Amino acid sequence: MPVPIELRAVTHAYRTDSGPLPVLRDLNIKMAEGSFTAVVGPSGCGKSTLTRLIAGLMRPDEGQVWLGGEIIRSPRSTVGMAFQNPVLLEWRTILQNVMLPLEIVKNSLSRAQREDRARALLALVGLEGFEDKRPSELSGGMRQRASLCRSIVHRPQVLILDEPFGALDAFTREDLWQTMHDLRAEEPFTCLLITHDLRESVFLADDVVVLSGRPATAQYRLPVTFQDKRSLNDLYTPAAVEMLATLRHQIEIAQGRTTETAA
Ligand SMILES: Nc1ncnc2c1ncn2[C@@H]1O[C@H](COP(=O)(O)OP(=O)(O)OP(=O)(O)O)[C@@H](O)[C@H]1O
Repeated sequence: MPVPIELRAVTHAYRTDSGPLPVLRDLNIKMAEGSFTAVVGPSGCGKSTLTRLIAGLMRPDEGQVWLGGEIIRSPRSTVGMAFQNPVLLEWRTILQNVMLPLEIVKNSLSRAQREDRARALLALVGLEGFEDKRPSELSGGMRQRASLCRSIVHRPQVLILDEPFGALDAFTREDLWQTMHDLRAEEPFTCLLITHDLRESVFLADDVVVLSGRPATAQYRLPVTFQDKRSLNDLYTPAAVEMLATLRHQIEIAQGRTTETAA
């Protein structure tokens, strides 16, 4: 079985009016089937660029991005994405919004099966009873829950989450971490999360990759040592504190504040 996502020696620069801006340099990342990888790094180091390359929205200058054994050269329906601001269509109900990818992506499901799948996901994230509401009738957190359902309803090979919880208040955000974790236990998928929140990365991921300052390379990889079934209380354990301290230190190195290597 090929590794679902692999970045091999990816190097990329943007062409700007003042010359090339090198963003990624010899970046190697491998994500195993069903794994959850979080990517953290200093602001502007190239995290969103990385998601655009994986989504096939652009190609790297050098190196390759592999998806399921093939080089990605254009956008794929097998890559799902969710962003900070969920773009739900106001003229559709929440259920119809969640069903949208099943109308676009080729599949053999009947209308009833599509609806069943969307309803089941909405129930999993606590939105049972809101299926017929319009997006504007829901809170920001509820809209993001619906958006998460929409991003996985067609069972993409890989889900890319680019700061999906960044715009939410702290309590809603933590609630959604738990929802995301529980959702993945029910509907396993391979996931890449871009985040600025170290606690979020540790709670959700199996591995956290720290990118260096620009041009970014994979500076450090932290295997998360929590058990598979997690709760928010895990974030207050000594193991969590140690992992967070390690990541904090690595970010400081990436920001150029210290040149020490982590113990
Ligand atoms: N289309 C573009 N053309 C030119 N420069 C770009 C383009 N897109 C991004 N950049 C620049 O490339 C660098 C990396 O951008 P990117 O958005 O990938 O970083 P990021 O790590 O996601 O940032 P942040 O942490 O602030 O969200 C930044 O300096 C940005 O200004």
